[in-house]
Amino acid sequence: MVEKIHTTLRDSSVARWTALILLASTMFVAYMFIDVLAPLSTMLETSLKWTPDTFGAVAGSEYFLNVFAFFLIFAGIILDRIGVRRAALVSGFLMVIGASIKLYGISDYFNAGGFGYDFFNSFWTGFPGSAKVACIGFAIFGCGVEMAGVTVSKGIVKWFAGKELALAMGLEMAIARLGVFAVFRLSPFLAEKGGVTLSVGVGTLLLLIGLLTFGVYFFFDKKLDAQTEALRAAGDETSQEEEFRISDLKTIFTSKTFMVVAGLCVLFYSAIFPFQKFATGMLESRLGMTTSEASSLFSYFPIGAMILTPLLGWFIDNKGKAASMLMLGSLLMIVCHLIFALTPTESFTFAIALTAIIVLGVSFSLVPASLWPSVPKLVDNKVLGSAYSIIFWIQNIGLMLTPILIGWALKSSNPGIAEQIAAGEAVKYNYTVPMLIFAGFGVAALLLAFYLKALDKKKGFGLELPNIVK
Ligand SMILES: C[C@H](N)C(=O)N[C@@H](CCCCN)C(=O)O
Repeated sequence: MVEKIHTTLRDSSVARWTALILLASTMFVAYMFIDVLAPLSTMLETSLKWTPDTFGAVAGSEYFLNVFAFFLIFAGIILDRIGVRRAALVSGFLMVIGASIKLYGISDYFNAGGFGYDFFNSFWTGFPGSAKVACIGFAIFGCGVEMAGVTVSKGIVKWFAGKELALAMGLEMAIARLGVFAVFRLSPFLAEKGGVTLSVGVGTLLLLIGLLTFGVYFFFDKKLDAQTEALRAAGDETSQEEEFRISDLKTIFTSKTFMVVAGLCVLFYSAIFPFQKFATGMLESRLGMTTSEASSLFSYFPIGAMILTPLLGWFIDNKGKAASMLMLGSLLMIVCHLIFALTPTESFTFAIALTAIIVLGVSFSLVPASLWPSVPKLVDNKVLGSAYSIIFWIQNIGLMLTPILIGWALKSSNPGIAEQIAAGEAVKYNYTVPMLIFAGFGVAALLLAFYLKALDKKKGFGLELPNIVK
């Protein structure tokens, strides 16, 4: 007699949390790579002649293909069609390929006249060849990392829906934040020992390990699907998963509440991730610190977020209040950016900077912990991959344009400074205008958060309700 299966790996907490750790470990190294150059803006300006606008353009290039080639939209459709495990492998490969190209662009070999050097320096000469190659690599890496983000989100919903969903998402983000903390510590240290190439080289190697981790996850996911299929065949699984159709995407684009969440997401994240790229330079300038000191100080930002995000996830699973948390998170972000922008130099002490960084970390826990687990409440599971990818796509537009805007604003509000730095003078940029722009994004996010709460009250999506089904 064939034994009938009544449970799946999903019902084993050890298997569930192991799947989460596997997915999150790859995101840990991916987030390290995203910010591997962030603490090195000053070093890149002297070694590779990357001015703030060049640095901002390289930072923004991560999102270029996602936005203009609509890669993220395709990534979501591919994910909904081929499933989590295969999409994870595709994204892992893309990350490794992109990172290797970026490494080549900043390498000593390329910059000493290696393959492609003459070509990449023969056009648009105001933008260094090294930065052009780095942009190409980072854009391909960006396709991989964003596809991985969407895939991991859908993977977590697959394992944790109706269980500890927000806690699991919070933990995944916490592990990713630990990657940011690690890179802000490690990257300047490695760069001092072996130059920028060593930092990016180590980051690329870690991504290869991340790809292997996705490989291990593949087998977990395969087993779960086989068990779920067997349950369906035996009639134990009531919710037959419907086939995904492209026309289903219309339901996402026409949902007002979904679009408000996407708007809030782009505004909030535009004031966080691009800020991360400029924060070390801002702290160096405002506190007269070295790159290494400023980078260490800023590393407390992801640490605060790392500790709080899973706790808030637990709270949302059990008590709810996601919409209110989005409002509070946006408000705290405005306060912090205004402190960076407007505190007079004599009052802007180490303690003030550290407090603002920690409070910004709290804001960076409140919004992600409540935003991402709310998405499954707004759309059907069969379009969930596409829904996440559409939010990411809209968010990526902001993440791509904001560093360019901030790099330009920094250069324009500090006429002559780039030239003085290039001439070896010890002058600093003034970051007031860029920080006011970040605060402005926060104000717009807060307004949308108020609107979202009102919409939820009217339409009853249950954003304020707990996730755990008792
Ligand atoms: C940058 C990326 N598109 C993003 O939004 N990352 C989020 C995490 C989203 C996935 C959560 N499972 C972040 O807060 O890092």
